[in-house]
Amino acid sequence: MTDAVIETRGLCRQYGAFVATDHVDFAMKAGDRRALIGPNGAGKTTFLNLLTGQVMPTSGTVWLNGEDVSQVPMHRRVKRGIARTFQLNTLLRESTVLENVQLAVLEHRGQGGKLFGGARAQRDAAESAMEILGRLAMTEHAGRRVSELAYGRQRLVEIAIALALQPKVLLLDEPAAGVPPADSHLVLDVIAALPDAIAILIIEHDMKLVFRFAERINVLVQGRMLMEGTPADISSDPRVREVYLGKSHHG
Ligand SMILES: Nc1ncnc2c1ncn2[C@@H]1O[C@H](COP(=O)(O)OP(=O)(O)OP(=O)(O)O)[C@@H](O)[C@H]1O
Repeated sequence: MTDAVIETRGLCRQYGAFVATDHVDFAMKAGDRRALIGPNGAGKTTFLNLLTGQVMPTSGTVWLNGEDVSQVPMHRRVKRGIARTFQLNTLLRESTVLENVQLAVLEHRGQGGKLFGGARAQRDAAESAMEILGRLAMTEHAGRRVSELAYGRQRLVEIAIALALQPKVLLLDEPAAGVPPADSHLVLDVIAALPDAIAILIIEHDMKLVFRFAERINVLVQGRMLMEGTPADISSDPRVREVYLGKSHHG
């Protein structure tokens, strides 16, 4: 047994002859603040999809809280504590921030269909939603329509919806994409300050944000995990400089 909340062993994914994920060993513990970096096409999104179950492995295993979930479909992995946000917008833009998060809480509790009944369930869900919004410094925006918010705050609503699933592992694919540079570090700071019990993995191209957020960084190149280390290890490693920072970085 390890104390990893999520772990992969020898994880592989091929598309025909093309190897998108190549024998990846990876582990995160509760409270980790981790970034996954690598050049375009390195296989970062594929790796995230393998963790969530959107993509199934060709070989190798995925472990969630010590259980082999390699063949478990995505919706059941969510129930076991893994959540992610998407780069596409899944928000109800003309509803309020609170309504969006409340709905996610209700759905997670299996009460999503009871929109006009269950006043108590509604109230409880609203309380939970407000608590989540508080963690994201969004309390004062709860009553605003999503469409009225600055883009950075809309990204935080997506994260609030993921938090409604009460994850132990939170996966974020470019959480600050599209956010004006002046605000992007604020988005990452709010994410970093989420409760310690949650392990957080981000894919991020902007190295300034990566170095600000992550305690450890994994570098993926051509489907393989080239190295894992602290920001200092990564920035001083000649292989990383050559394959990633030097040539293909597009952040
Ligand atoms: N369904 C698929 N069928 C065939 N090839 C695929 C499929 N999904 C991904 N790939 C290939 O796997 C490789 C890795 O893609 P992936 O999107 O995971 O990389 P990435 O590191 O996230 O890239 P980026 O930084 O550009 O988003 C790419 O060459 C891609 O074309």
